[in-house]
Amino acid sequence: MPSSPCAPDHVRRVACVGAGVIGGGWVAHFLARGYDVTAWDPAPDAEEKLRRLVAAAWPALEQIGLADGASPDRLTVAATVAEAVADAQFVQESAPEKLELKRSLLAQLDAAAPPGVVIASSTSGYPMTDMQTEAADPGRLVVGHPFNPPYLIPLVEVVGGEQTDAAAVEWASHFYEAAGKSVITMERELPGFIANRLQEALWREALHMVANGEATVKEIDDSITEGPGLRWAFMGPCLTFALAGGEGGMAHMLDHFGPSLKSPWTRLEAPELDDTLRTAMVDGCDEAAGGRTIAQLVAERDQGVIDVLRATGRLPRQRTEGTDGNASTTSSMGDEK
Ligand SMILES: NC(=O)C1=CN([C@@H]2O[C@H](COP(=O)(O)OP(=O)(O)OC[C@H]3O[C@@H](n4cnc5c(N)ncnc54)[C@H](O)[C@@H]3O)[C@@H](O)[C@H]2O)C=CC1
Ligand SMILES: C[N+](C)(C)CC(=O)CC(=O)[O-]
Repeated sequence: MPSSPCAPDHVRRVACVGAGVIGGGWVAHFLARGYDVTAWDPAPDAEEKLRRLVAAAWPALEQIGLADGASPDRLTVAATVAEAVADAQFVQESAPEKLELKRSLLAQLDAAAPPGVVIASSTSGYPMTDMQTEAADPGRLVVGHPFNPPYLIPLVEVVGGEQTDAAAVEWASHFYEAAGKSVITMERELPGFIANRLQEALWREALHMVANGEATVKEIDDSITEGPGLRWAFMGPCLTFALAGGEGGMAHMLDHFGPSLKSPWTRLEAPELDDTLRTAMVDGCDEAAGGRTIAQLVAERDQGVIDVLRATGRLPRQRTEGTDGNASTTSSMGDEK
């Protein structure tokens, strides 16, 4: 791979290829950070959907603070994939999770993007080694795995494949940091990376419980939002469990609860995703939504994430004007400071 033509913190032009839930979320993030963004997506209604997604995300982005000059007007939708990446200084691919499609698209992007420009895939789980097989310059291809919505959830997991240059992984990590993300750079490939490997274990168990009629969708969701989810926003599962050992910390926790690891609590193998389970999950989620539309749920989720980021000190607290004209600082969860 020729070295990147641009330092990570000098990037101004980003291309986003694939503009659905995640590609659109990346577009909103990069626009809010003041980049010029060119997007491409083959769907006939892609531009309309993309501009709608950006418009829906913008109030949340204004709330957390826009970069100087940031504007949805700095989005261009290209007519072809080659046009989208022709003068890009970084490319984020967010096409459907199909291995053959990723392989040929990444090869296409590699052929069309300027030499040395780093190309990242949003894949949720494919190792880059399996996706870079058809590219002429696989050295510049990395995974940059985001979390939904990429414009609010800070984490990006960055990892290369067997043919990726270490310099491309390092460049991508620095670029995402400059673009306001929180980066975990992985030394080695792992299917599902770190966070999805953890999420999938929980998800498999949820599906087993619904399939066997052991818990409802609502009970599963409440068990996390009213329970461990509250701790996980600011303390990970390992440190949280260290506190389960009291003054003895993790050592006591392991001595105390270690034997139960061998109890048959978990099933690990995924259940068959048959029609009955699919229907139970879809109906259960409709019931949990209680009549709220997807757009309403997205707005609710965005506000919830902003509130959590504020409450845990990862966003500045809001300035509010009191009736006496004095400004006070509050978290968006309302605790006056
Ligand atoms: N949905 C999620 O929560 C997350 C998804 N991802 C990853 O992001 C990627 C995209 O997933 P979503 O946005 O959820 O899917 P999506 O279905 O919402 O969007 C995919 C978009 O790709 C477009 N597309 C179809 N063929 C294409 C091609 N040949 N080239 C470029 N674009 C093409 C489609 O028209 C569509 O707009 C996947 O790799 C997925 O694993 C990563 C993190 C979270
Ligand atoms: C559902 N998903 C596996 C595609 C989710 C992710 O990859 C990350 C996220 O947003 O939780």
